[in-house]
Amino acid sequence: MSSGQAISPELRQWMVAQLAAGHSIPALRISMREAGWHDDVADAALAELGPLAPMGVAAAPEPPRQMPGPDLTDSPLEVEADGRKITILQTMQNPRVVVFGNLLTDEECEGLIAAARVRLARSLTVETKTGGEVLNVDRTSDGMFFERGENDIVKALESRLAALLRWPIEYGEGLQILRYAPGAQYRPHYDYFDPVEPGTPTILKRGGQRVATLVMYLQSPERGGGTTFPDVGLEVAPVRGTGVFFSYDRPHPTTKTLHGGAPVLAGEKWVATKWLREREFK
Ligand SMILES: O=C(O)CCC(=O)C(=O)O
Ligand SMILES: [Fe+2]
Repeated sequence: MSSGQAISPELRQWMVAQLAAGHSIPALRISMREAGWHDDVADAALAELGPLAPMGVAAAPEPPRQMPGPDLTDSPLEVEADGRKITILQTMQNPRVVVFGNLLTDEECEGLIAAARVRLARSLTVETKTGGEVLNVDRTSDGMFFERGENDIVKALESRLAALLRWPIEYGEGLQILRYAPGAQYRPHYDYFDPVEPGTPTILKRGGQRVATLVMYLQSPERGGGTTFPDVGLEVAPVRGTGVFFSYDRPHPTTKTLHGGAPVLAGEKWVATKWLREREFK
């Protein structure tokens, strides 16, 4: 029976994922309570979901969706974005990976590092269990975020990336900057928010899922620090001014987008990460 109260698509997706994973309805209610949903909202949502048989729902195919990415029709060696010629160094279909050269000027890399350096703190990551931010033991770099359009370099870069990846600026998160000292690394992880975690519906209210990542290298270390994709044995060298793009059309390991920042062995590695959401990230 419907309560008349609409469930958001994200909450529905999360609930369906929970049930498909074999969690019971009482367990779901407890998770929702812990994530801050009031019991009456939780009950209404559960009632609305009522007619769906978990197994049948899990088997339903996902509709195809439009994804960010460069236009590589006819295999160009370079793509122009905002008047800048960006080179295509490497591509992979599954996972979808594109390595770009000539993405940023040395001045842009240095300018971003200088502006970020004074604001660094031990990196926080979005905690899907609670929807808050926590220190992540898997990531030993330091980091900060620039607001979208915060300064001229960020503005120019965001405009270039929107043209290159054919995705609106407004669908992008603020630019994240990370500094890896010798020994620092980012263990393999997925960038999408795990649909099974109770904090995920809260996170998805703002812009929906992440669907793509662009990691841009602002400073090369002397050794180590590549971006690794363990499922396919790929390692991208962290060369200043270049970047690695990868996309994931569903929040699932079958996208093979497990990736990490290998330990820096010598020198310092700096990256800027741009995450793209399904919708406007306000
Ligand atoms: O530093 C890297 O190579 C990877 C960074 C990364 O995975 C991220 O920022 O989500
Ligand atoms: Fe990542």
